[in-house]
Amino acid sequence: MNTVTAAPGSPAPPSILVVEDEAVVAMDLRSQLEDMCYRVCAIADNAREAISLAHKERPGLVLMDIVIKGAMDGIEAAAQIGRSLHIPVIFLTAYSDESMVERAARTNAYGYLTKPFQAKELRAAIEVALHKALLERQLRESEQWFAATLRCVGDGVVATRSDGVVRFMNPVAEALLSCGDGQGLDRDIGELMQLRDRLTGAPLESPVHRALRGQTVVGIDFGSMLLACDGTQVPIDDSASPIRGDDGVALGAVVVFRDVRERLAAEAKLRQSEERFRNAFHFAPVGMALVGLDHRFLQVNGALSTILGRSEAELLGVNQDTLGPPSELGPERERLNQLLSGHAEATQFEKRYRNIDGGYIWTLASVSLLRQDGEPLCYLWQVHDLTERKNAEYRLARMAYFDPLTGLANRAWLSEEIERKIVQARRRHHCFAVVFLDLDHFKQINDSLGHEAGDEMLQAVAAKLTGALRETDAVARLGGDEFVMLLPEIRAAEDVLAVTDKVQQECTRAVRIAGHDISISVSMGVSLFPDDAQDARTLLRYADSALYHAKSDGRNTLKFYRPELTARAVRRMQLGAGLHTAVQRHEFELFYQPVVSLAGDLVSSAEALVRWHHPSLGLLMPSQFIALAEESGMAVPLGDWVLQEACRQAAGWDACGVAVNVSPRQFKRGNLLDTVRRALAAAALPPQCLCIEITEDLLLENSEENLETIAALREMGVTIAIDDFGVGYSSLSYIRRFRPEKMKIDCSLIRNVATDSGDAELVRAAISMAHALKVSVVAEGVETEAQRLFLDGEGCDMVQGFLYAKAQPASVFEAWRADYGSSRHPAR
Ligand SMILES: Nc1nc2c(ncn2[C@@H]2O[C@H](COP(=O)(O)OP(=O)(O)OP(=O)(O)O)[C@@H](O)[C@H]2O)c(=O)[nH]1
Repeated sequence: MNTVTAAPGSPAPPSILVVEDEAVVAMDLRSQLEDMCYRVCAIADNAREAISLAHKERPGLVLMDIVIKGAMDGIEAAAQIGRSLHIPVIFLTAYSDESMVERAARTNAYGYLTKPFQAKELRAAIEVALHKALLERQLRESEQWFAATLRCVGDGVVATRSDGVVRFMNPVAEALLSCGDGQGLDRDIGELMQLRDRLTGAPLESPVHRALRGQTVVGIDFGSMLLACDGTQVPIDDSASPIRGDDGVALGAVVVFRDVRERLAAEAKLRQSEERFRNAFHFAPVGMALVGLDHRFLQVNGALSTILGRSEAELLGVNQDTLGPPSELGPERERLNQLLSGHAEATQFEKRYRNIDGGYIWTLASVSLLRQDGEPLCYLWQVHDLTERKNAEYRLARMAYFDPLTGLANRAWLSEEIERKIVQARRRHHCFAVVFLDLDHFKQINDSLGHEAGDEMLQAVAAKLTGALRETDAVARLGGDEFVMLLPEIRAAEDVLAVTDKVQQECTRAVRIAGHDISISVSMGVSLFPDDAQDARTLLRYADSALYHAKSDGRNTLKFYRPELTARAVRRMQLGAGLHTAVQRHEFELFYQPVVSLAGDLVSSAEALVRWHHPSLGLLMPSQFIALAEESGMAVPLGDWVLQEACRQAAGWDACGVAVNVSPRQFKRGNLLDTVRRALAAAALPPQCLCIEITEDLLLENSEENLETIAALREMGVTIAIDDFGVGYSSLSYIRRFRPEKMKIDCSLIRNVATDSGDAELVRAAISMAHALKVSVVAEGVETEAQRLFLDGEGCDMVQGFLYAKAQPASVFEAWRADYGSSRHPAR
């Protein structure tokens, strides 16, 4: 039992008001109380004073004599003090008749001591009273907490007794039931809180009654409607639960309910908004999709299916990254990442999808991110079809930049394209050519066959030009019969001719127009970037001016802006034109340069070198026409002729072999083995007498076919020499790999061999390595005795050069050889 007496260090001892009209008794009581460590705060001898002192002193306890001075007795005074101040009162009286005890009990007295009493009886009564008062105070406080809480909660709370009669309602319940000021108290809950089914209006039994009957928690049926006292109807939701006493017997029930109007409205709003979204999504004229964070379609609408030309089933689950060009995904990802990182609310960009036919669907995509609880959920895509607009734009651009008659680009495009080409060429340090082309006497076609025939001719020429050009070239029609071609990556003026020759040939091929086979020649003027001019206007002007010269020079020709280039071109054209018939006309001749074996000082073989006796240009060296022969497809027939001629002439040389240079092109295009076989057979030359000289380039190609051909030649007995060692890669690894019979050291290495220790070292090393591989060495370009001595000293096998003889016609060579053989002296 808790003690309320003063303890060391505890707060002040309980104070007691003593009400006693006999002063001696009062004094005695005070001294007894103080002995017990209580504090007597005051003594009163009548009821009025007692009530007043109780209000003033707020004692912890009142010891009240019943019969005291004045009109009011102690019982009445105690009733007032207890009612208003909740101070416990113990009656001390000499009277104990029943009516008085009964009256005192009704005041909720905390004790009743009959005088005389023992000090310990007094003390026990005081302690019990103080403790009971403490418990009651705690209970009152807890009730206040409870009541305050119930007043504050947002739900309606009604408590009933076990018979369903209402004994408590909080303010929310009063408001919901429209029944304030305690009007609902003491009424049956079923009558006070009438419930109806929200849809049918049928009355529902009070959940309190159900909870009391079933002694269990009962939820209010979803959809209950509360009929308030003023007739208003409120949808409510919640539950009732029984309250049981310590003995398990139901004391009553509590029903907690809340107005769900707002919630129902919010739910309805959400439903409507979902419905609206569904309708907006499915029936929107714009393509819409919910796309997962992994870019797969989660939901698509009909419009999107139509735009993409794929059914909903074909799209669902598909990663939309797979539907567009991968090169465009980077920028798209960046934009989506901005949404994910929260840097943007929505983003818009153009996106291309590939359609079923492989073409493109252009769209404008607006994408936003949907989140759930702040976390990214999926993307909402809105897709507008831009294909029509893009096509229209493209058509407009075509109209702006294209010539409707021929479908070629027009002048506007050309000027911009030249500017673009200038930028590119500058960056890459390249040259390009502007070729102005004009049809010759085009007016005659118009005049004789009509304008429409002229148009057809222009279209035919446009097609021919397009066909003759490479993909990187460009062509435009400026108007009338004028065209311009742009030829990028031109290394030399001659490169232009490769294209213009083709164009000229194409244009002169007849086309059938208006029932006639018509051919037309063209004149062309060429300017070059950057040598002639460095801006589009000047380049065009110069090309035009060159064209003017071509026209005034009789048409069907080409002029460069710079006359010296034209001269070069003319010469090349002359050569080109003659090359095709030169073999038939016997204009080629083989010259032979002897190869002398140092060991025996014998002429072991001769290298065949081709010369061209050009009818107007005189004797031409290979460097002047071999490249042209390669370009014009003459390399193979010329090479074949050289082989046959060399074999034919060497057949009479008696043990002296002949070396023939064979170009990579002959390996690739010609049937080299057959040609060699036929040439040997026709000349009855032993294969051992023929040496085929190849360059490193051929080996660098590393082609199986080349290797097979080389192997077959060796099998036939033909000797293989690697030419020009010391030029290009000069990789000994090739020598090691292909093991030719001979290796020819280029004259550029031999030139300073007697004077430059570096070159001498190189040649020495090359010779010793070749010998280690059992490859014999021929030194080319030997001009001095010192070179010969050095080479001889290093064990070089053979030498070739002016020290012995230049390349000379077969008959001269034969005479020289006979002379050399007999004299055994080198020519000077
Ligand atoms: N059919 C047709 N003719 C055109 C068109 N535009 C221009 N022409 C004609 O093309 C001709 C161009 O003539 P020119 O280039 O000056 O003269 P040419 O007869 O070709 O003589 P040369 O160029 O000096 O060899 C003119 O008769 C124009 O009327 C067109 O779009 N269609």
